[in-house]
Amino acid sequence: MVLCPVIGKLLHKRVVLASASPRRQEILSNAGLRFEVVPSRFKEKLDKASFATPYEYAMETAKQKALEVATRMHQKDLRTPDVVIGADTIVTVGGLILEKPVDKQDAYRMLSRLSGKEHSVFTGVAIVHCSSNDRQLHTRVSEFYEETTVKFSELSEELLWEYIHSGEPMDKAGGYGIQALGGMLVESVHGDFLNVVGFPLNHFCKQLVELYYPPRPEDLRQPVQHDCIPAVDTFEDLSDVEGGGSEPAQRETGSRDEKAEVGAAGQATAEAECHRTRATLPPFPTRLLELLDGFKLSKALLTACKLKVFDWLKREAPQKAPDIASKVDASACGTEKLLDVCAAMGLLEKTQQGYSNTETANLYLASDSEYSLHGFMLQNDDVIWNLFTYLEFAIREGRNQHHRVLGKKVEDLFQDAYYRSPETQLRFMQAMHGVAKLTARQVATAFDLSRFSSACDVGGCTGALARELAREYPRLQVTVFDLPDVVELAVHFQPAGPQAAQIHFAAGDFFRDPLPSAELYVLCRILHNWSDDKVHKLLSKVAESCKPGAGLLLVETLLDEEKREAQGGLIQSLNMLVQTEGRERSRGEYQCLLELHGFHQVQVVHLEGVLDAMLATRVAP
Ligand SMILES: Cc1cn([C@H]2C[C@H](O)[C@@H](COP(=O)(O)OP(=O)(O)OP(=O)(O)O)O2)c(=O)[nH]c1=O
Repeated sequence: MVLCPVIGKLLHKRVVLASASPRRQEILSNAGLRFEVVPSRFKEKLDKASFATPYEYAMETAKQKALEVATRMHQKDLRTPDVVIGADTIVTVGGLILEKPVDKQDAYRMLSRLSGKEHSVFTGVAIVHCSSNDRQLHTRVSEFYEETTVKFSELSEELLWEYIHSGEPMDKAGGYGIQALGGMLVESVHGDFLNVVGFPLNHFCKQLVELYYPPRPEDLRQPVQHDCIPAVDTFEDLSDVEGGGSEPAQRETGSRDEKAEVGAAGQATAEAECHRTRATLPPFPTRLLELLDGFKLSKALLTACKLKVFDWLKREAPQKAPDIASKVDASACGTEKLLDVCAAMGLLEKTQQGYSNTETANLYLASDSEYSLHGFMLQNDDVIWNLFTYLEFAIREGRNQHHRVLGKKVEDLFQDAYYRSPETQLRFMQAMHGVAKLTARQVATAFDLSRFSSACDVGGCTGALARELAREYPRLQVTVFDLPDVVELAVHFQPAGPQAAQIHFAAGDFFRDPLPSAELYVLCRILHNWSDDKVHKLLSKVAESCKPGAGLLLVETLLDEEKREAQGGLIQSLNMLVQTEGRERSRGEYQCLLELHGFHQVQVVHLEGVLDAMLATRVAP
């Protein structure tokens, strides 16, 4: 869109900014707008769950803020403003909407959630044109939103608290101000910076262009884009419009003659109709439909991995659908549809010459890549997918569903299900290896472990984490303790390298056999597999093996105490129900478990993705 001078169109109008935000006032006055400030009294308490998307929530809040001011001003002084501007800024991360923190703890929760991650900042804006007829207030609302993505660096506890104590987070969405001290936390910004600060000036000007510059006749044939704008103009002075005058342009798709015929009565009916539609039509459930489609997208991804589409395209690209179809032994029409969906999901690039892998596909989906998640994808396709088809039974019975998938009793989760044959065991180990490699570096560097000279990674599987620990701490000797069958196959996963001499494998069952002695015990994604009874059993074995001063490094996905925020963790907990005997737990629950077994001084670091690392020290009994 071509930007035209628009701020001048508002100069002769009574413009009101319905906001107490000093940032919004500054942005708009810097842009040359003249306005009065009347902060809105609308309480930001709309039910978030009733909105399909976060931006609809922000737009509705912005609209309500502006309408409250328009109504109040109309009632109070009977001099109705011409235009009222309302705005609302929110931060969203992992499906959660963050507004202004209520206290320091709340700010801490928000900022630690944003640490090391990308989030979105949405500002919803409502421009309410007001007119008064027979002492009745008439409003016409034009609304839009803008999204900016912001990536935070990993923040240390110390920096978090220093920033919180500065007081800056308290009146800002998400608990930070990018324009001031909070700028230190930000690694990158994608989109309009001013949008983050509270007002998307560029989009606002574009919106004014749409409102104040009449569309050309060919544009009039386009469908109306904003359902909030009435089909018939309610502004008194229409004569200016065609000359690009100071009144907003009409938005109807009909011709001028048709409009003239509508007349005043017709206008009133159309307006009433529009208000009725707005009041009765619920928001379109976009998010809901996206959720519904989620399983189809997952299955498309898993199928493309299973067919090794990304391997073929890593070897040679671009390739056309029929060529790939013949290589993966599939139909040309089916393959083309699958490839198109992969391209739409951002996993492939599609050009005239054919399809190519994106960087993500090369890095993670090709089976021979260093950080390949191909094994994990196969495990999801072959095992977890089937288990989830019995989700209803899992919920009803409160237990995993291996017995239904396998058609036999499963007493020992690993021996009877995951390791029931060399093939299923290898696939499970490949899956775990891929996931462990992805997170091992973060786990190994989450704390300073240099005081320990020996470590035992309990249930350490292929030794992926052991290798990162050995790389980070060259004087550390690491024992990987796992079932004999696992230790036997683990040799297939050992790359040559200087760390090999620091890593040893020991075979045993951590519920039955004595644990190798060590100064540091590691339990990485182990406890979430087990019931509370078995967790107590394992922790008491670890505690017995520890001398005072020994460490326990626990890595799990921590849920928030109320179990309503960490969406990734909650879905993981459901996953644990369907697959294992365990569940995800909150920080408080783990802290109790650790303290009960003599581990204190618990420190927690949130890692990128869904994992958290906890380090605790064994105290004398
Ligand atoms: C993310 C972010 C938000 N903010 C501010 C912009 C908004 O003022 C505030 C979000 O809260 P809002 O509820 O959108 O606005 P407000 O309460 O400050 O003002 P009013 O309700 O009267 O319109 O957060 C920053 O200043 N910098 C930032 O980096």
